[in-house]
Amino acid sequence: MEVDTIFRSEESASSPFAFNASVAAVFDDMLKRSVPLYREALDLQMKLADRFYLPGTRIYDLGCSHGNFGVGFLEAAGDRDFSMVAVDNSKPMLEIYEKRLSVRRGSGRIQLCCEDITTIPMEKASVVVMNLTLQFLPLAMRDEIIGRVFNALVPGGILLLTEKVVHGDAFLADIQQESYYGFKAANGYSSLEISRKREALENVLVPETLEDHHKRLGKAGFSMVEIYLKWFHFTSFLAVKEKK
Ligand SMILES: C[S@@+](CC[C@H](N)C(=O)[O-])C[C@H]1O[C@@H](n2cnc3c(N)ncnc32)[C@H](O)[C@@H]1O
Ligand SMILES: O=C(O)C(=O)C[C@]1(C(=O)O)C=C[C@@H](O)C=C1
Repeated sequence: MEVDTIFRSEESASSPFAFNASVAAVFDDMLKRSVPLYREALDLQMKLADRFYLPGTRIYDLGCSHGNFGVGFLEAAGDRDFSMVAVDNSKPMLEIYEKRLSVRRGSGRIQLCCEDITTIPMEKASVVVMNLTLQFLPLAMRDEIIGRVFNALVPGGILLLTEKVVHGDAFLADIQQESYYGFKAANGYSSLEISRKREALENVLVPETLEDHHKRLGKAGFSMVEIYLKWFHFTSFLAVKEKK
């Protein structure tokens, strides 16, 4: 696994964070060291996706990066039939994803799509995964996409949404941030690397509160919402489209 040294260089802070080739190359190390419970969240997403998937429908992985969810799901599925559409607008990420699929049996069950998730058509979905993706969309586009996800889901279908959230109370937001930066420091990032990344993510990753997410999910039509994992900022929601 290539080590993430991106924010060791001075020039890294001067441009906004992007999912370019340098980030794609170190992505696994970056996520392991920057996202608490990343593995645990993925494992639960795979189990829930398997539990709710309905034959004849699709799984959409929106903002799939280089395929940790899809590759894991494929390996766990064995010979079982399923259909997944994995979407990302980062070419370098999808190139790695394609390579990972090319050495695996039955990978035709996953279709890669280099598109913007705000414009792709979606239909007949029983599972939609958005793992740390919605937070990168402009705020003004978030209601619309969650509404489209709801409409694309069959009754009984689910959205698995993981986001970096921020507490609405300034004191508790500080505690969240302190704990998070402690996590990064314990994983070997220097305070300079941490502050450069914070700058690069400004206005790129815009976190919202738990209340904002609950409100949006409710407005879209999801009446059943559970938080199945949480580590300060990092929050995983299961939203179910009720059967009529
Ligand atoms: C933090 S990563 C997601 C991690 C991934 N879901 C996982 O579980 O490993 C965010 C991804 O969203 C993608 N992304 C951001 N905005 C997008 C958009 N508008 N359309 C498509 N992909 C987008 C980025 O290219 C990036 O790969
Ligand atoms: O907020 C931060 O500092 C992060 O590093 C978070 C985060 C994310 O939540 O997606 C940002 C970018 C990278 O994809 C990995 C982690």
